[in-house]
Amino acid sequence: MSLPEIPKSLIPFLQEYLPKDVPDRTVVTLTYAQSLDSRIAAKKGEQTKISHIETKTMTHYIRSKHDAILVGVGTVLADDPKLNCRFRIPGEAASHPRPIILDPHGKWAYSGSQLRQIAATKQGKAPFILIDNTTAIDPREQQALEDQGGRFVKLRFDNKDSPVKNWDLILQKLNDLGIGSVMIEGGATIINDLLTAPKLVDSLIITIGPTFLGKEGVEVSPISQVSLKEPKWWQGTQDVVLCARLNLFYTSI
Ligand SMILES: NC(=O)C1=CN([C@@H]2O[C@H](COP(=O)(O)OP(=O)(O)OC[C@H]3O[C@@H](n4cnc5c(N)ncnc54)[C@H](O)[C@@H]3O)[C@@H](O)[C@H]2O)C=CC1
Ligand SMILES: Nc1nc(O)c(N)c(N[C@@H]2O[C@H](COP(=O)(O)O)[C@@H](O)[C@H]2O)n1
Repeated sequence: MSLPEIPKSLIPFLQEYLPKDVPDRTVVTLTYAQSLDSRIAAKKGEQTKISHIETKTMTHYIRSKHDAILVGVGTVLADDPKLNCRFRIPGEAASHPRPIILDPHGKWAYSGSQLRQIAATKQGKAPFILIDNTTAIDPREQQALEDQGGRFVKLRFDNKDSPVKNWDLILQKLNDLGIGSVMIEGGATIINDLLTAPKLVDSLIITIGPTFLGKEGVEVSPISQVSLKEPKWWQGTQDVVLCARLNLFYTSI
């Protein structure tokens, strides 16, 4: 499916929140779509459409501006996503980000996935799977991945009780792999952790759809208070988009 043109006003709106070249580190954009009651899916394991076609196109435009796109294993198991870029500037080649899957314990199988079909048909790149160095890798999975230009990347996730500390390791590894910018799409576990890590997140871009997904939904609600700075709002036909940066300290009234 090809997407329609992006609303013209979104391009200048997003500009200052998109990654710039920063030497020696990977720039991070945290971006996702949520309901009015801060849910990103209607139920655990259930992929839920929140974005209007305009903001879906925006997400693919943002994908085109990053070297990589990262999601957790909970998201690939729930959504079987494509993680490619279906946004096209007429006359230009597609700019697909490298999918990065955070799967320390090897719970996900690449071989039966949509991502594999996407890579096989050259509609996107094969993923890099970040896996703990103590987790056994199935040689057939490794072969399937490497045949298409993907790979397993071993990491020593030694901060098992501190997900935020693991992010230092993850981002250092991405930088070592030559990835200058990463768009992190979720899921909830990752978003909730990163919202409390202002030093790691360069920009936050949230699409908010006019829907309540209810108490059974997958909630975004960080463990502690988080305040935002430089907030800017865009209003579309159906959704609003919030761009902001995370404040280093919570500021109460
Ligand atoms: N509406 C939206 O924009 C989006 C919605 N989603 C939804 O989110 C849901 C999935 O969320 P979750 O279940 O929370 O899964 P998740 O995708 O956040 O993955 C969580 C898993 O990732 C790994 N992980 C996360 N942080 C880690 C760290 N710092 N170090 C090592 N490993 C780490 C762990 O294995 C953890 O169990 C799905 O229902 C999906 O549809 C996902 C992305 C975007
Ligand atoms: N921006 C946005 N809006 C929604 O309504 C969504 N449900 C999501 N979900 C994220 O997009 C991934 C699916 O990507 P593909 O279309 O398969 O490439 C999904 O895994 C979530 O990360 N995002």
